[in-house]
Amino acid sequence: MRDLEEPGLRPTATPCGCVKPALETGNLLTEPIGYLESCFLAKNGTPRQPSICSYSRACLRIRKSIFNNPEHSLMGLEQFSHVWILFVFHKNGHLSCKAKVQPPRLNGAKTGVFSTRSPHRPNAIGLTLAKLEKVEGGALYLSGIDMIHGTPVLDIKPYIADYDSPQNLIEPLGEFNLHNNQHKPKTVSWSDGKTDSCAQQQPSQYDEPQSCSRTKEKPKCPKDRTSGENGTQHDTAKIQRSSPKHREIAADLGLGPRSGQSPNVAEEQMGPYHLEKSLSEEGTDQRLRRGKEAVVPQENSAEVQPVPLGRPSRLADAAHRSVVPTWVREAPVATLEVRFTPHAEMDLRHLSSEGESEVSHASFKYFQSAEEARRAIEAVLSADPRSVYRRKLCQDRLFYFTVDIAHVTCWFGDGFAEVLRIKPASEPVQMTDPAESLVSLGS
Ligand SMILES: C[S@@+](CC[C@H](N)C(=O)[O-])C[C@H]1O[C@@H](n2cnc3c(N)ncnc32)[C@H](O)[C@@H]1O
Repeated sequence: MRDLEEPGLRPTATPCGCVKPALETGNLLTEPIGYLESCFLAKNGTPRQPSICSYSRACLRIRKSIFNNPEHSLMGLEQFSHVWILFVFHKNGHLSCKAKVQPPRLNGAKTGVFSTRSPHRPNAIGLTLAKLEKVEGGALYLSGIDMIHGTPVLDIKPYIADYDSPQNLIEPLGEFNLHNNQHKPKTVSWSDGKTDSCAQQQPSQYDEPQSCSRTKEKPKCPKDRTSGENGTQHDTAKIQRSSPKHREIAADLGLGPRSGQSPNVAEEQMGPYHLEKSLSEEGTDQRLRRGKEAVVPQENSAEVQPVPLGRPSRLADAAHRSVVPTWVREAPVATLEVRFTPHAEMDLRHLSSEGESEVSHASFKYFQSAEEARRAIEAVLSADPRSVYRRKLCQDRLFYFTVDIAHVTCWFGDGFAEVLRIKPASEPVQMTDPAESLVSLGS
């Protein structure tokens, strides 16, 4: 294999003396395709990962300077339930970053920046899997986001479970035509499409040059799946996926997970490398067996668990699981109980047009009801949005954040967060579409 040039070390001129195009050296000059209108005004209180609050909403309008007819660029996207959003952490405050960061989950210990989701990275690029609520003209409406208002968005890509989720990669032999090397997918890869609800928060603690947490996603299959050749197996497996209802049906058909089939911790920690190694050591192509599996998420589990339909294979099971270190899996702090003082309850009612008060304020822009606003506030706070520093050294300080039109004041006690006041927020910053909007990535 040829050595790749290291642009930082070598001149970027070609042998003929021309300067190499920026693209070839990886010095990409990006232009945001749009600026996010988000229910979160500032970093404080913004969820550390999209899975923390499914009510967090945003809108992204594709700029006309990118495409004359922005709606053309979104054609077909409405067929997907989730999208990847690539964006710039434009409010990092500085461009510097450290090779090792302190994710709050490590409680002050350090780890390499690339093993975290820290916003402070060499190229300040964020990646969020958001639920696509709807596409309207040249605009996308999203939920389950962790980005602040005004975030420059660089790209949108459809989320495709078959490509993007290791636990969904099922490659039964026979789906590959070995002679002409064609891949004929009749995949059994799915998962429940729901973005994690507020009740499924993951405490994570990201703030200034530190932090990270894990994504607990429940991917959804594209709506327009074509069925595979092996209809019966496909259908049977389909029944087995995702929801408790599905599992009930599967159980009725005698297809549910058998007792004792849940992998132990050691197995869950086993990565693809181990599998490949085991395969070659055993000289057995366990991938033959993958096609006989269905994928069944377990109750209260972030991971989708493969359940053998035919010949069970523990090795094959392990192959489909993504692996994360223990420090990511284990929450550093317990989920907090969230309380509202009677005063805060009254404030919330006043904020909503549903309020019983005669003096009704402007209604929410992103939330559909006061109840949704309440759930969003609960989700944000129960995940403990404070930095480790704040949690450890400034425990008794008031915490403020703004979500939609609500400016929330709260405090934290032992195992709980209490909302004290909810005031109308000052108007979210107006969206600007600066002519000079190029974001330079790379050096
Ligand atoms: C830990 S990052 C994770 C983002 C993304 N899911 C990822 O993994 O790349 C999420 C945090 O980044 C911060 N944040 C969100 N939008 C930002 C922006 N535009 N500029 C700087 N920080 C931002 C917020 O504090 C939020 O809690």
